[in-house]
Amino acid sequence: MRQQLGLVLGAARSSRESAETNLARLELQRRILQVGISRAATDPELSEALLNPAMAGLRDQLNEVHNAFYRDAGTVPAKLRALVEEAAPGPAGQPPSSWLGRIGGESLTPPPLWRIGSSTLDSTGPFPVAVPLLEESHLAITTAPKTRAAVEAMIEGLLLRVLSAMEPGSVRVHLWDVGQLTAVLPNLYPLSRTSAVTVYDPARLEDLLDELAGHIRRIHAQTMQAGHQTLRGMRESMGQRTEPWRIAVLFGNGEEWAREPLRELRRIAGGALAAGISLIVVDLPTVLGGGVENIRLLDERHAVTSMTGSEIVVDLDPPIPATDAGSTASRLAEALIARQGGPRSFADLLPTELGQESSARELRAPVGFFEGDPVEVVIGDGSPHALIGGPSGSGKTNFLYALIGSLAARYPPDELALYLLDFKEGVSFAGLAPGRRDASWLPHARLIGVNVNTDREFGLALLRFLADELRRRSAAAKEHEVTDLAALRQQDPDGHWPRIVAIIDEFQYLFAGRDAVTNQATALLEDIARRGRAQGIHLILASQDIAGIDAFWGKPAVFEQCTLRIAMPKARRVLAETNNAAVAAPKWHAVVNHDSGVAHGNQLAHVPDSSGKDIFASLQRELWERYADEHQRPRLFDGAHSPMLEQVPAYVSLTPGGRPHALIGQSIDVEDAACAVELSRSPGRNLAVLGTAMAEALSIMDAAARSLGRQFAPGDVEFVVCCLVDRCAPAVDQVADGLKADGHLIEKLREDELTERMLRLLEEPAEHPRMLLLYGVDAALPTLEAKKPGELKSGLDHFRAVLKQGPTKGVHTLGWWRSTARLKDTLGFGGPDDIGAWAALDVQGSELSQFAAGQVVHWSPRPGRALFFDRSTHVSPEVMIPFDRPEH
Ligand SMILES: Nc1ncnc2c1ncn2[C@@H]1O[C@H](COP(=O)(O)OP(=O)(O)OP(=O)(O)O)[C@@H](O)[C@H]1O
Repeated sequence: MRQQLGLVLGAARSSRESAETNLARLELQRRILQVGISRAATDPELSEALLNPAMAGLRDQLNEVHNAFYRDAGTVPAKLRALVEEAAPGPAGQPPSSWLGRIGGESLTPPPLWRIGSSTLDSTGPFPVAVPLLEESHLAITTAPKTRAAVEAMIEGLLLRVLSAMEPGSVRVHLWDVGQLTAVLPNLYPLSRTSAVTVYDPARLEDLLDELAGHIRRIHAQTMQAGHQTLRGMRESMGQRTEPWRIAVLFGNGEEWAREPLRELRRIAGGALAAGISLIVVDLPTVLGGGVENIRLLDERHAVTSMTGSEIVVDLDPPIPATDAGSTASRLAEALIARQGGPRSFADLLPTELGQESSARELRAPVGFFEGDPVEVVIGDGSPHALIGGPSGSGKTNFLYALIGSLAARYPPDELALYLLDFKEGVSFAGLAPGRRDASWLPHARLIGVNVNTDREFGLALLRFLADELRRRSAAAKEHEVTDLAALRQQDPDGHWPRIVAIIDEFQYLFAGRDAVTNQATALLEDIARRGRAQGIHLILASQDIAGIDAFWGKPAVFEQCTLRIAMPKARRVLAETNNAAVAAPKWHAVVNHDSGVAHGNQLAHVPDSSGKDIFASLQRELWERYADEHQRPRLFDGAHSPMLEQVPAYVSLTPGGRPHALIGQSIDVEDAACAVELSRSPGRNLAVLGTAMAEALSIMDAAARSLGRQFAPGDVEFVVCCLVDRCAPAVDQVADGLKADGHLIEKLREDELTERMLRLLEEPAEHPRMLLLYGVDAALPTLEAKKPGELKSGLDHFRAVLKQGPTKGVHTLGWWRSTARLKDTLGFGGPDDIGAWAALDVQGSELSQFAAGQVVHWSPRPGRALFFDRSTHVSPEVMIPFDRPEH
């Protein structure tokens, strides 16, 4: 056993000794490598250690590795030269003399490397040293004493290389220096009057960081939406550049930043490269994320870099002479300004070919330009509704024209339907409907409402129409088991599902009173704003800023859904509270923001003149010629003009036969419809016109009589006419004569004949209906009330019987009472049931509730409007427009 143990211990000891020798060899090897093989030969301590027999052969072994490496190293500079030549072509790697003053062309892929200097390994000659930039990597530079000028020259050289290699405008440089206000890279100054170079105030670091963070967020959202991870990926797959590259240069002073900006900078560094943004930081003692190369200056001409390793010293390229750099910057600035061209016109917003786009996913159209590049408005899932604000004269209407034109030129009317409403007094959208001077109209427009300032009900009608359409679309989507418009269109390719855009200018009028209209408008708007996104129904609400925003008090749902904000110059509160972009926006510009007005979404755009004489009209004519045949003309509702009875379709289409109904006015609705009272043989089918407004009262009576006349063949109806207001006699005679000329039976009554006639009306048998047209019934009451001696019943009693029993026997009363009290007196104890329909003029709402089943009636009389209620069809009264009578 002892022997066995001895053997084992001996083996262990010798294993340990050999491991220790090995360790000693490796340690010596490490020390030699640390000082370098050639230097080790002269180091007495290391030389002696090598003499140790345990280290025998180590020197040869190392020499062999060293020689093998340097045999290969001979080829490295050549390989590097080839690599840099390929990865840093033209201005990216060539000497400045070959490219200074040259203007770069269009490129989708920037060079990955940019030259800063050269180095040498040994006698095999120098090789170029280049660093990655733009979307490849950030740069962190550390100065040594007295090397600040060298660093500036190096960065200036890099930036000039980038700006000269790339297309003018495709790279934006942001400069910030903690210590200097103006003289950051002064040779680049000529470029600072363009968007290519922006210098930031040292105290406003946050502005720069906010701006960069905003770009990253916006670009990230865009690329993700398009299904890409990086801007480069999106650019390469689209074959088109949508964003410039950005380089932010931050000069620090070696001191740590405060916690908050530092954290923000680190966050930016993490996401910047994917968004095409790279940082160059100087003397900032922090570690950035996202891929960084380091350059540490040793002295004015030398540096070490993380690209080459700490052993290799880089000789920095000599600075570009200030005069050359300055003149190059000037030439680049001129090229950029030339490329951006002068101010763009409306024609530049239009595509080369009209009507080529599909609205299945979204609507997208440029509305203006920023430094030559188009700025688009997107109406779709991300930004379903828009809010536009700006003081009077700031160009809102012009912007709307630019938007309408740009959309209409891209999407055919089957893809886009427009509903346009302007609450302002004026004719802003009237030109889109056929007019006297220009017969053309915009084929995309389905409805155009102008001068609706007093007709809030028309706004309500539009919202009701949109809400109904919303329901129709939801139902269709449910039936096809899909959830949104894009999917519905896929499932139902033959259906007609255009995107609907409703533009309401001065929309705050909808909320102008504390009344039922405001309440209903609020509820409908909220519904449309919430659910319109999925069904392709979009709202564009415009207003003079404050008024519009104040209108949203208590209705945050609508406001929040308007994620697309457009602020005209000096607009307040349209953008987020801390976003002041609109204040600084120049004339004829707009801030377009798809991010609910948060600063990072700002896109400034110059909006071309789109509403000037003939500018929009020529596009409209072209669209009209192309599409008008297959599309109906838009309905024009003009609140300042009452329609004429002879021109309304409801009147024109009347023919004898059917159930007679009296047309009494124009309905305030999206459809071109008339208000009608059906005069069937059922109790209560009489009409009362109430109020002293003579013109309107005559209009209603006139329309009722004439429209009824058209529904009977000659001899099939009798009109019994009695006018008790002298001033109206000529108008009444005219109606009576007209009816007579059409072959109808007319009986004219004098006041003293009324009692007698009332008595006979119900007694005598009649083959045909009789219409009693009574003008100013109130004036006849004293006569009617008088009883002849010996008679039990007065004329009024007979009249009441006519009102009660007449309709079932074909005798209908159409009467004008100048006050509600007189109508009440006429009806007596019988109550209001015998007046089935009424139209009130200058009568207060409170007086009318007794005739509307006791409900509260909101009605403030206004000229040219009447309140109409028909017990058999209405839940509550509706406002209508009495027709225009020619003599008025
Ligand atoms: N981009 C533009 N270029 C040239 N002229 C413009 C531009 N925008 C607006 N204008 C002109 O300025 C005037 C006022 O513009 P616009 O009617 O669009 O303003 P608004 O904000 O709608 O004003 P309001 O609310 O009072 O109607 C118009 O005469 C219009 O032609």
